[in-house]
Amino acid sequence: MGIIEVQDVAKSYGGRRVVDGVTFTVEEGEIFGVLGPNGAGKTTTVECVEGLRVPDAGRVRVAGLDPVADHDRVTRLLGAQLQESELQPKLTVREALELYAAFHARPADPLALAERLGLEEKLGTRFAQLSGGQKQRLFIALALIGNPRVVVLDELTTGLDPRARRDTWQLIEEVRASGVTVLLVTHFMEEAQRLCDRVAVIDRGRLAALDTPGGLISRAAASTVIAFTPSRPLEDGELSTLPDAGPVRVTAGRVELTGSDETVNAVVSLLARHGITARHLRVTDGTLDDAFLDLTRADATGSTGSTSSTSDTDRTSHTSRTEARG
Ligand SMILES: Nc1ncnc2c1ncn2[C@@H]1O[C@H](COP(=O)(O)OP(=O)(O)OP(=O)(O)O)[C@@H](O)[C@H]1O
Repeated sequence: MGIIEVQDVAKSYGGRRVVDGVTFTVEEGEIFGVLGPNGAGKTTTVECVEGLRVPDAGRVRVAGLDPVADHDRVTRLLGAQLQESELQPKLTVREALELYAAFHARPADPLALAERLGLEEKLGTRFAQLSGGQKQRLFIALALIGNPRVVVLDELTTGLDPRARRDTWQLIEEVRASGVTVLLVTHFMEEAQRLCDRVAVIDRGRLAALDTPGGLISRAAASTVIAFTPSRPLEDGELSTLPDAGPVRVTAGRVELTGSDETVNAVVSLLARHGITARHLRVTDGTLDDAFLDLTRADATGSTGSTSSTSDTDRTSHTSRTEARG
């Protein structure tokens, strides 16, 4: 039995189904990611786990308990990240920690927690005066103050600069190392790739995939990108017939195609047979971005929402990938 079980959960708003039969199990001690485009149903699903929303159908259990019927017991073992608007701007870090500690029967020591999260010098600082990264540290501290077995973090690093984001990732790893299971909703592929043991990709209310980040990447259509500048042009169509080769794109003499390890070997043999040398040959692994876009693009009408849910870097990757596939 997993610590979190979500089985065939469905939820509609005003007759529109936004979560449609989602099933996954989170094992104790995992960092489990929930990934998907804007409006995919991630927060709704996670709020069903927290007992903040009641599913129309399906079953949710946290450590064997129903988050709605056993709300108080679930609240004791599940720590949720607050939204910024839920904290008074004038509250100091110490006051916030002590206030939230008072809600729990067996809270962590607020000062020890502040120290662990690098907030010991900010104890007297008001919430409104904290930087974005410090606020996120405080939210993690408040989610941990009740000594939970599971912590739910929803878009924790959105709006943080790269350094603050990396610091927060380290904290999340430390939280997991202390034995807490982490359910992490994120838009950042890099974050999921770096932190998560497994990832559920939710798209238009349905579970599009559930795997390790590496598993998602390797089963995405294009797990390898091959780029090179041939010493002379190749015949039209020669590359696209190679094993596993995706569409071939040629820009200013530079060739780019997607494929597998087998494609790389076939390209090298083909070039050798023709006595063509490849300048600036680059073979790069696909990323979780590529896998995500593959998984959430299929049969989409119009926008998949994926570009709007990703960072500028992600967007660039999406554009080049789309062009590369013609
Ligand atoms: N209380 C509500 N009433 C009506 N519609 C809602 C409500 N909450 C969410 N929705 C709609 O349900 C859909 C799923 O929303 P949800 O917040 O679960 O998605 P999400 O995947 O977390 O999105 P994002 O990444 O943008 O936060 C969206 O179309 C949203 O507009």
